[in-house]
Amino acid sequence: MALPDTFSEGPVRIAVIGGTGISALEAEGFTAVASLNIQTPYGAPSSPLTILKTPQNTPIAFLSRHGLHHELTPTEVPNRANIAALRSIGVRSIVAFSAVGSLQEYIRPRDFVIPSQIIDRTKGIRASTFFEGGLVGHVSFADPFDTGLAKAVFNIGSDGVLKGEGVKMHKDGLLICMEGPQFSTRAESNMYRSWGGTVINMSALPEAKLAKEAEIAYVMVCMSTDYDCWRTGEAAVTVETVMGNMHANSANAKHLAAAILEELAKEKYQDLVNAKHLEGSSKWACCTAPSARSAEAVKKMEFILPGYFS
Ligand SMILES: CSC[C@H]1O[C@H](OP(=O)(O)O)[C@H](O)[C@@H]1O
Ligand SMILES: Nc1ncnc2[nH]cnc12
Repeated sequence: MALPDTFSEGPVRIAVIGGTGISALEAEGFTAVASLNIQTPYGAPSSPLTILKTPQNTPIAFLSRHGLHHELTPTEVPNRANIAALRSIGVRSIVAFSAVGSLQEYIRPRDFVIPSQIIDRTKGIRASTFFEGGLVGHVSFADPFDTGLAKAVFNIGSDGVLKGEGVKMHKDGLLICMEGPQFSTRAESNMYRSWGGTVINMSALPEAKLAKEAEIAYVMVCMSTDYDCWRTGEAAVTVETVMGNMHANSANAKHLAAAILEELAKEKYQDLVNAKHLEGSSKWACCTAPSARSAEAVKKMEFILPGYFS
């Protein structure tokens, strides 16, 4: 039976974005209660927003980054529509999942990494800001991942949630986000290692930048699937390797998502989950004089941050 396309039991504060190998959130005790087809001033998101109730009865939103059947390349993901749609239903925190290559020996395939920093190696061909067309703004991106949320997620993941021989949770990763869709050359992979890179993907940006502009606390859970192509004498990464390890990772991903959502439902996390610390940051990032702001640009922004620029 089709799910209702409306949800009226109050705002949904937390969203999970699933990446490669995670096109649905089928954790035990989760019930899908609605499927929202939201249109935004930036177009339609990658997938309908599925609203689920957790076993604690907290509503959460789930979005499949590459579409329901992985039909969108990392370059084609409609990041602005995704973040705008989530913000429009009340989302203030995002836990994003990603399949990543490991750039360090100690991060083994199937390990999990919470990054704290990122280097942008995308090619400037993805729409990466909401501030445009007569409304200029510059938000801080010094800490691209939410520090409080990252700490909470790392602690939850280190508490025996991840199963499997030697599977580890790492923190403070340096994530390289490349354009793709082709994987890196060996020279590039070694260069990223020389920069101190720990993991690599193609999807964290501009997702994280747009979340920051939308005043949403954003954390990425990176699931290592391969050693990219830097190991001498070893075969380079293939989609088959990524998918094989993602398949093995998916049970851990679901357990971790469930544990994170259970913990974040607690009263002590409510300021964090509601991103109180980010409130107003985008309002004060705007440089354009009120009298000079483009009416069209302001109208688009009303969808995300109502009342901020008018
Ligand atoms: C299928 S390998 C490359 C692909 O996997 C990662 O996707 P996601 O971050 O959405 O899990 C990587 O970023 C690339 O998009
Ligand atoms: N080696 C790799 N490079 C870029 N993105 C990836 N996603 C998974 N493995 C990857």
